[in-house]
Amino acid sequence: MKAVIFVIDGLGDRPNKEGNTPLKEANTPTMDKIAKEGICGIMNAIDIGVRPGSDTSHLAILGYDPYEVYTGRGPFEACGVGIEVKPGDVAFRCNFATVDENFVVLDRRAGRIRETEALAKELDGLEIDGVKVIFKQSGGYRAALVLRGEGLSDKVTDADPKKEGRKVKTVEPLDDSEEAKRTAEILNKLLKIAYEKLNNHPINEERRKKGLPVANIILPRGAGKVPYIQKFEEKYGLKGACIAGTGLIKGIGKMVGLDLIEVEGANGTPETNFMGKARALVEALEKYDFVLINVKGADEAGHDGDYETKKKVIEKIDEMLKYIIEHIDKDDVYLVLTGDHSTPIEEKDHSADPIPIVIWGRSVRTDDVERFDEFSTYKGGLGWIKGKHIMPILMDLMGLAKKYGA
Ligand SMILES: O=C(O)[C@@H](CO)OP(=O)(O)O
Ligand SMILES: [Mg+2]
Repeated sequence: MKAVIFVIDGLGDRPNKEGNTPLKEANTPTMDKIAKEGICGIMNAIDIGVRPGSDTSHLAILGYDPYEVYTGRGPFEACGVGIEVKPGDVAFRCNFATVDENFVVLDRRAGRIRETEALAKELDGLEIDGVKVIFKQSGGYRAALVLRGEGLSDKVTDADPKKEGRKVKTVEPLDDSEEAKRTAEILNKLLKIAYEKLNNHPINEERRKKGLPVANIILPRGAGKVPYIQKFEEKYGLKGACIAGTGLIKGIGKMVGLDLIEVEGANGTPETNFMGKARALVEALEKYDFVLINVKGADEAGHDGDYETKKKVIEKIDEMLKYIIEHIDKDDVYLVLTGDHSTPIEEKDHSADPIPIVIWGRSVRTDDVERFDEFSTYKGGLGWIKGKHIMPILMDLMGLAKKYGA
């Protein structure tokens, strides 16, 4: 028996004035078929009322307790773009962003700039107070930063103010250790250097001419040291793979020991290579017992408050699922279809609203649910579960769960 966890990033939403959500309104015949044939419920990845990041939620869905293993977003983002984070390193997630001359953030994502390779190269390899700067773009406006050198600490605050109209935050130490002070100092120097190097870069001059937001600063957040995480195969005895377009999810997959399957054109945006990822999943099941697949576009649309795009992405994902269930053996594969968190259009950020979940496969206790949306699946047989329940339920269905007791 094999298993797939299919995560529609940012899936859940809140009803608009007409009582609709992109998922409820989207034309999703296959998701509804899966709901009808499967066992449904609603799920909070971490816990009821907890607003998760994509990082902590995916760790929880894979059965890891984020409160134990999570050391910050940075190391996962760095790992996802191929930076080997070593003991002593401090890693950060960064956004390329747009600031004015007073360092007030005008656009946290620099207009969702797509190409940032050349800008990243301006920062990669710098040295500040004897500390090496490793900097790689992580898909569009996202990037990973690793500081490598003596006497560093991850106990520093974010520079990212998380909202437009606010100034870039001065990085502060979170404790009174020399290491934290030194790391904060280096980051504040790096922010100034980044602005000097990026503000008048030819790419940004071009963007100014086209009236596009420039990418003239980096916003580090999620400082962390390399975490210790038990490998997935050791934890479950399953050989696993990960299919994702965004650096963060690739990093989560790699950090827990899943094999990354790269798909041409899989870029974490609403224009990703949907069907390429679907085909890669079906192929991967020939070789792997377990596949985690993440499709990111609905989350991006949620963050942009773009209802129609979120609905379109969901419909594209439904086409993926049509192909997938036509090409996998229901008696051999369990499919979990869910999300990692809600990203409501009205919020333009993650929320704690639970998300629909359905488990499809042999001998599941099919319930009366016939629609896959936020208003239907809670009536299903799974009830209200947490991310940590998914793997134990799958292991039991697959006949791999250890008995507790004699
Ligand atoms: O990476 C992303 O897509 C988002 C959400 O995790 O980050 P940000 O809000 O900084 O764009
Ligand atoms: Mg997410």
